[in-house]
Amino acid sequence: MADVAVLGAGSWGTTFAKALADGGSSTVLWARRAEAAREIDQSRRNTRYLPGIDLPASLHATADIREALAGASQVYLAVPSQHLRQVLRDHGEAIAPEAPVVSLMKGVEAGTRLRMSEVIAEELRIDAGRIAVVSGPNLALEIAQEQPTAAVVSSSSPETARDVARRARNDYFHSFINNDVVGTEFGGVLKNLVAVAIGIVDGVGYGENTKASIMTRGLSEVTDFAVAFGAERETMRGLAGLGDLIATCGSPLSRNFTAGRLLGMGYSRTDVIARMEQTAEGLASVEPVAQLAEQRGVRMPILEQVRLVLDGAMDPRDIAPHLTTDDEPIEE
Ligand SMILES: NC(=O)C1=CN([C@@H]2O[C@H](COP(=O)(O)OP(=O)(O)OC[C@H]3O[C@@H](n4cnc5c(N)ncnc54)[C@H](O)[C@@H]3O)[C@@H](O)[C@H]2O)C=CC1
Ligand SMILES: O=C(CO)COP(=O)(O)O
Repeated sequence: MADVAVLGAGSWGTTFAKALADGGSSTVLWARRAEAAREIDQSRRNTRYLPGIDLPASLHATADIREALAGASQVYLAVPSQHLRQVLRDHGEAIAPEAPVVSLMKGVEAGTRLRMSEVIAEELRIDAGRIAVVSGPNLALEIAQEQPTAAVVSSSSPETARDVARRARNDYFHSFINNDVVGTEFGGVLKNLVAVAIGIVDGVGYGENTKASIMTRGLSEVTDFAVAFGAERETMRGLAGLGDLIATCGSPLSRNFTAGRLLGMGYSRTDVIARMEQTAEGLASVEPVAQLAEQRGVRMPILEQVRLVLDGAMDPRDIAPHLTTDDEPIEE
């Protein structure tokens, strides 16, 4: 029986499981595919998602989710956001009654427009104080290579945030804490959308001025959105907001940036999805976030343009840090 369980053996689940194991926790990782579990367990590698990375001996992997969950005192979730609900519906009752449940994911559920912590609360019917989210500038491969990185653990319960942050740290990974779950979670979701926009302009061939303009206006847009839903403005200047925006928008390791780049090069949404081998959460979050913004009356010109490019209704060359229909100057 392991101390902690991680569900999802893609790039982030595997990396986070390694970080937990390197921090001293005996860790079990659930992989959906039996071959993946076997490779991790026996060869200490996950070649599909983390080529060249050696995994620690204290990390055990299994394709049996019930075995993974048995007795785990903390459960970390790292499956694609659109599939979380089904995983919890099928196996949630195997989670130990007091165990904190931690979302590592950065998406919004398409039909319901719910954040992952809300999906967890709804499916498991547990108190919000047992739920935490982790976010920050956390490109998986860099962390798997043990490059120094920080993240923030957020929970409405300070005790839960602390318990999780104590486990989720080691020599190369440091967890801060906060209690702004809405801001921390939306920071991770929304920077993906800005990263798609930055990828688009990169694919078109525009340079640093365009990217910096879109990143800066993007942060303002992300902040307005998150604050409209109850987030603290300060959170958006922290690791889960600005920090993650910088990392994701500036790195070819980002799948959202990569998806945007393909759109900028002229590929259609269908072609991009077909070419992506890993999860680019931003693509599925555009629509629900746009609907949430409309509901609250938040103006999101960059998101709106990403949506138009994805729908094939806008030439990627025309994407700009404002709406092209703005004729009067507006306040920065
Ligand atoms: N990779 C990264 O650098 C980071 C990713 N994240 C977030 O972590 C979450 C997971 O992403 P990654 O691990 O990067 O994705 P990935 O594409 O690398 O791996 C996804 C994993 O989920 C599994 N999976 C696919 N469909 C499933 C289903 N129906 N049920 C259960 N499992 C299924 C796949 O087999 C795979 O193991 C996303 O929300 C992402 O935004 C957060 C921080 C960093
Ligand atoms: O969330 C991430 C970095 O913090 C990973 O970004 P991508 O999902 O775009 O690869």
